[in-house]
Amino acid sequence: MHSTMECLTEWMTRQRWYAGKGRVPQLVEVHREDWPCDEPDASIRVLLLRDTASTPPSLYHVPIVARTTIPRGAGPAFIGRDEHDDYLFDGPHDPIYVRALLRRLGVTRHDQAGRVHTGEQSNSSIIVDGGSEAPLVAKVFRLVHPGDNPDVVLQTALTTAGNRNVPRMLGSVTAAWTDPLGSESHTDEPVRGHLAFAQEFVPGVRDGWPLALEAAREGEPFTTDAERLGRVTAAVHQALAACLPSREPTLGDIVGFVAGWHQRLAVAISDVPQLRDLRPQIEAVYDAARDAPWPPLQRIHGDFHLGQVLRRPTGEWLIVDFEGEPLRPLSERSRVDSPLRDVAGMLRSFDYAVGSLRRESRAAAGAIDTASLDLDALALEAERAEWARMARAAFLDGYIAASGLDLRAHRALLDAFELDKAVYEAMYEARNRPGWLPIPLAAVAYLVSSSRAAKR
Ligand SMILES: Nc1ncnc2c1ncn2[C@@H]1O[C@H](COP(=O)(O)OP(=O)(O)O)[C@@H](O)[C@H]1O
Ligand SMILES: O=P(O)(O)O[C@H]1O[C@H](CO)[C@@H](O[C@H]2O[C@H](CO)[C@@H](O)[C@H](O)[C@H]2O)[C@H](O)[C@H]1O
Repeated sequence: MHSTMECLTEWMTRQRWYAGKGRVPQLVEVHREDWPCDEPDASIRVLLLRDTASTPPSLYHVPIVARTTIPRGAGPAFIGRDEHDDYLFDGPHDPIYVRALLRRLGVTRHDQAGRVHTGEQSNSSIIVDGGSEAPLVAKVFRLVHPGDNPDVVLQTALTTAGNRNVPRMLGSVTAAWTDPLGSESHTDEPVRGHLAFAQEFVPGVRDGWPLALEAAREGEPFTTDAERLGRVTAAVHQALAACLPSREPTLGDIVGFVAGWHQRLAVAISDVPQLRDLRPQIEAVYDAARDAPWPPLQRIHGDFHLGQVLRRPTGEWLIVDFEGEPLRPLSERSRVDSPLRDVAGMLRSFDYAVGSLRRESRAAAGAIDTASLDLDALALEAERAEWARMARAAFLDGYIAASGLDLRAHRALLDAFELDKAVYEAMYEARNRPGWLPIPLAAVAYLVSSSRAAKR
């Protein structure tokens, strides 16, 4: 038997959404809500826990259900047994919490049985799709921040504008808490932030990432899909520019972006020392972008890649997860930004698809570098590189056709955004999946190479 905090500490280290991989969380309760519960022998506690083991400290949203007995089939959701002899369960897996959450979201439906999405996720999504009512998915944010979450703000704005390229937003839940030591708040006043939202669940869709991997592995072109994706991206950018703030960048904005890239590079170098040797070349690409033409700024997706797009059985693309990059502070993710950041993100993703296949096939062949590959393996790698080049070109063609923005005239700027994304990815991989680090590192090396520079 342990204290609630001891149980949660041990359990959190094993959760996919715990961002402090390899560290033991140091948890402090910042906020607690006891939600009304429809079973007498159970209670629902919605906790906000600050993890001081990470720098800056992170704030986790941890809804739990405490029960006096263990219900049948509760295994995967079990957290531990606390000092009061209560059994603790992970809220999203527990039907009592799901019913309470739906009430808070203002969703009325008879069939409230949920199942937790099993994919690799930074948050926890509960799919409610039994019975004859329209299916929905409730996304429970795990890392919370003071202020509105862009995932809710942008998808609500697009739903209100009648846009059909995102699932329809149904409602959201916020909490108010006081956290004077919080890295983002620094105030004794209560702050408010989003805990969860619900949106239409679209059945039968497939994630862009496995779709692209499958095509690249089979040597099937992805150009039709990529071109459509470019068009949808442009349509969503246009819709966001029409319903949320948008403006021409000032010189101050541009100087700020360039400074942000330099700053991010400095942080990345401390995580990924291999970037140090390329620093002068990377910085030259950043500085050149300062003098390039910049399109208007607007709200954007912010972490756009193939894992954030879903293909309907009809072939149409949907876009989800407008939260922005998890490693950036919320204040930065909530500002107007350049649509080229999203375009660059998706370009990187096509490169990632072939990079991950290269990783897979080299591991299978026991090869560590190009020199140790046979001719067939080299030919396959070249074919896949061509697959990515064509997908990237088709995506740009679709975007240009639908937006009228000639991205090829913004090559220098697009390269700077792509480089910044690859630097971010290097940092992300070093922290989360070190085996994947060669993928963004190869991209950084290519983007600063003289052959690439000649194309700008
Ligand atoms: N509205 C939806 N309809 C169908 N599937 C969805 C929907 N929203 C999310 N998904 C599925 O859940 C996955 C994770 O959703 P996402 O919003 O990216 O969560 P996270 O922020 O945790 O990564 C998506 O890749 C997709 O497979
Ligand atoms: O989906 P998240 O919001 O959690 O985004 C983070 O994780 C992504 C990986 O899951 C990471 O994306 C990188 O890997 C993808 C393949 O797994 C690839 O398609 C992307 O292009 C690449 O950036 C993302 O950067 C990170 O923020």
